[in-house]
Amino acid sequence: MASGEEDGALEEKETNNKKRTKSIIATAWLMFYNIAMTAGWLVLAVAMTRFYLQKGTHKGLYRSIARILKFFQTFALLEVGHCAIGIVRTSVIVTGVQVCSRIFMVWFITHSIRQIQNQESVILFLVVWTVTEITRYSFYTFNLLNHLPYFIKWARYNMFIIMYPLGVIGELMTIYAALPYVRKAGMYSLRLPNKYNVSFDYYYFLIIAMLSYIPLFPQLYFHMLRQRRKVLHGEVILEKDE
Ligand SMILES: CCCCCCCCCCCCC[C@@H](O)CC(=O)SCCNC(=O)CCNC(=O)[C@H](O)C(C)(C)COP(=O)(O)OP(=O)(O)OC[C@H]1O[C@@H](n2cnc3c(N)ncnc32)[C@H](O)[C@@H]1OP(=O)(O)O
Repeated sequence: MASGEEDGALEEKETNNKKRTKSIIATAWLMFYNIAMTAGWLVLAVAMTRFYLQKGTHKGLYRSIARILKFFQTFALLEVGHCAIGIVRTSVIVTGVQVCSRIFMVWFITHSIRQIQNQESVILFLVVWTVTEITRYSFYTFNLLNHLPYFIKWARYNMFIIMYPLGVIGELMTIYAALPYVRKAGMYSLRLPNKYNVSFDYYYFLIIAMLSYIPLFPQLYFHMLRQRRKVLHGEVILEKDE
């Protein structure tokens, strides 16, 4: 009996050690990830400001920062993985929708349709994303260090109230501006007859994507409002998928 108890205690100790090692590795990775992302978005902010100050116009700005933007926004796909493996306490669905819609904007709209790259709406969402991400990743970094300045916490959970709708306006206006070019070029579309016997019209897909903001965006926005109440006002909130 005594040996059984000893075995049990030993097993528990081993499990705890494994958990601790796992959590040290996870924290170290998240530190690296958040610092890299803060730096990446800061580089973008500096590049955009320099471009505008030097050229005095937003025309050509997207092209000048496109590579950095594509790299760091695509890197953010890892965030879905972080939630899936449980190293951050966030919903995979909420994060997945947020990250995938951004990837879609970057690769399948702005990168693919050159004619819209100089639209003011592109600059709008770029500026909004940049300010938001610098705040968000520095929030996570300082939070992990247990030295979170209040103004970063305040900015993380207040700025989105304005920034989120502004970002959505920029994104929707950009997709809308892309529609005529997509229709004219028939891009990413598959017409019948073809050997797969399938038809796909990217133009209509984009209209559906725009409409899907109506049910999806409020969910992201209310999620952030709940996070805000929890973090700034200490309210205990039970998420549906928790
Ligand atoms: C393929 C076709 C596509 C069709 C289109 C579909 C359209 C759908 C609509 C989508 C609209 C999106 C519009 C958007 O792109 C516009 C903008 O973004 S504009 C800019 C304003 N945006 C924001 O403010 C973004 C707000 N959103 C977010 O912050 C996150 O993305 C979100 C996942 C929504 C919420 O974040 P989260 O749930 O993680 O909340 P918290 O930040 O409070 O974190 C919760 C806990 O997790 C810890 N955590 C999370 N990540 C990390 C990390 N990287 N490192 C360390 N820790 C992390 C965090 O600390 C919290 O932990 P704890 O509770 O213990 O404190």
